[in-house]
Amino acid sequence: MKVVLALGSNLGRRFQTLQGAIDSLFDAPGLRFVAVSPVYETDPVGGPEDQKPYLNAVVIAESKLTPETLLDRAQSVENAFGRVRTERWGPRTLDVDVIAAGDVVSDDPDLTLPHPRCHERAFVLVPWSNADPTAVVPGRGAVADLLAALDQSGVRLRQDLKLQGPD
Ligand SMILES: Nc1ncnc2c1ncn2[C@@H]1O[C@H](COP(=O)(O)OP(=O)(O)OP(=O)(O)O)[C@@H](O)[C@H]1O
Ligand SMILES: Nc1nc2c(c(=O)[nH]1)N=C(CO)CN2
Repeated sequence: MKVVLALGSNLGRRFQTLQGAIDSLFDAPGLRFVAVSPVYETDPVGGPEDQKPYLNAVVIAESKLTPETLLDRAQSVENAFGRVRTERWGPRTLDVDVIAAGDVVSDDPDLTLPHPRCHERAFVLVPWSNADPTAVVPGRGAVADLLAALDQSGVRLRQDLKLQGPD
C-alpha cells in the first residue's frame, strides 16, 4: 500500500536532518521510495510563541510493512536524530509523522490514521499535494479541496533546497 510520511525540523541543521531521515527510513527493507516533495519553510503552528520556523517535507513510499511497524521505523529515525521530547508541539530536531497508510482508518491513540490533524495543517497538505496532486485523506476528501479551505501564507517554498530519494 501507499504510505505518506511527513517530516519536520526546526532545530539544528534542518535540511541535513531531513535528508538524513529520508536515507535512514529506507535503510531497512520494506519501503520502496515513490516520491519526495519540495522543501517548505513554515511558520510554527501551536506550541511556544518563540519557536523557530520549520522545514517541512512529505515522502511517499510503497510498503508491505504494517502501519505499526512503519510508526516504529519513524520513531527510531526520530530518536536516531536526537529528538528530545519535552513540551507538546515544542521545538524538535526531527519529527516524523505517519500521515496515511493506504486507506486505513483507525482511532487508536497510539497510531491514529489518517493523522488526526493532517487535514488542517497546511505544512503537511502543501508538500503532500505537490508530491501527489491527486492525493486523498482517507475519510476526509481530496487534499486539494482541503487545502482550498486553509490559510497557506505561513508555508513558503524553498526553491534552493532539494531533497533526494534514498541512496
Ligand atoms: N499517525 C500518527 N503518526 C505519528 N504518531 C502518532 C500517530 N497517531 C498517533 N500517534 C502517537 O502520537 C504520539 C505523540 O507523537 P509526537 O510526539 O510526534 O506528537 P507531536 O509531533 O508533538 O504532535 P502532533 O501529533 O500534533 O504532530 C506518538 O507517541 C504516537 O504514538
Ligand atoms: N510549521 C510547523 N508547525 C508544527 C509542526 C511542523 O512540522 N511544522 N509540527 C508540530 C507537531 O508535529 C507542531 N507545529
